[in-house]
Amino acid sequence: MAVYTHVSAEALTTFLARYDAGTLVSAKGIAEGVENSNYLVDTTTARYILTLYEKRVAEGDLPFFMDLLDHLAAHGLPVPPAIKDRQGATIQQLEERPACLIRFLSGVSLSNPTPTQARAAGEALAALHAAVADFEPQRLNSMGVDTWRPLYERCGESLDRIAVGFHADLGRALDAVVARWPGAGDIDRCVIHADLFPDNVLMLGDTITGLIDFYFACTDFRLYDLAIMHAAWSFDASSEDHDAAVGDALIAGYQSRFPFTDADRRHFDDLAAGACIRFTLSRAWDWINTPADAMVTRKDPLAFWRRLRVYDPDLASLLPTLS
Ligand SMILES: Nc1ncnc2c1ncn2[C@@H]1O[C@H](COP(=O)(O)OP(=O)(O)OP(=O)(O)O)[C@@H](O)[C@H]1O
Ligand SMILES: N[C@@H](CCO)C(=O)O
Repeated sequence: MAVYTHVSAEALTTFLARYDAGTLVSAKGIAEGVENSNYLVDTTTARYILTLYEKRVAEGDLPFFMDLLDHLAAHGLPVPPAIKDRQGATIQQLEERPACLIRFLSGVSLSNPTPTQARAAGEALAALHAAVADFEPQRLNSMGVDTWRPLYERCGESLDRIAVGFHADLGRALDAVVARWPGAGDIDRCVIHADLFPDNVLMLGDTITGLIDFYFACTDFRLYDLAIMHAAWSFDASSEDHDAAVGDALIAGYQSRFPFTDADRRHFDDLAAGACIRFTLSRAWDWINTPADAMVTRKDPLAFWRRLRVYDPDLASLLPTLS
């Protein structure tokens, strides 16, 4: 359960008094998520999400994220802007953490999306990329390709606590994937979501009602966003089997607005392999370092590691922990 920081009823009552948002009725920690502390807050007038930003979100980046959400909402995307207090501020301090009160969006996130739902999600990603064409702020990818080797080094030999031989194999895979990474001018760049997993897309039936969790949004390859989604969406949540129909539908939805160029086609699998490395590494780091008293369910680093087999079959035959 992702509640790293506990919020007292007294502190929350004082916090809410800054807003025209009613008075506190209830607040419950939200089980999903691993990055930030999230509460579902009901007041006498409405329901909100309260987010307290934890380790991976730098306070200095919050204005970028909030401006992006406002921009996307103004372009008709179903994203939840932060609520402004009576002074017009969205970013506050609560329990010594940066915190925002965020509009609650209805909908549920799916564990096993259908091809129809994946197609809608691909279209939504394309709408997001179209909407940022006139968004000027930029943000460096704090989990970008240049950060993977240092993160791997920081995990070190502890990686072998996750699987025997994992340290050596992940190091070799990292070298192979980084060597094939596209150069700066090879494919388009723009502001991307960078973490649009099924749990960050809210749906009612086949309709998308919310795109949430923009706290990794950054400037990077446009197609990397789709590759991240492909690696996150097109594998069965329990069996981990690759579901090509879901992956194809996702790509088809995206291509309805951004057809692949030849360069896109050439680089797609390499970008998806990079996504596997990025999420294997961040999950491995969390696995090794999550404090024992945190109310958080750690995510399996090996799930994304195994997905690498689909995007780079040659590596699968070389690395014992992948075969
Ligand atoms: N605006 C919103 N409206 C409705 N529910 C929301 C909203 N924001 C967050 N949630 C709920 O809270 C959960 C956790 O939020 P979020 O994904 O932002 O957390 P996180 O810790 O940053 O997660 P992640 O591990 O995906 O990075 C979501 O899965 C969703 O159920
Ligand atoms: N969506 C990520 C968490 C954010 O880095 C994961 O499932 O590992």
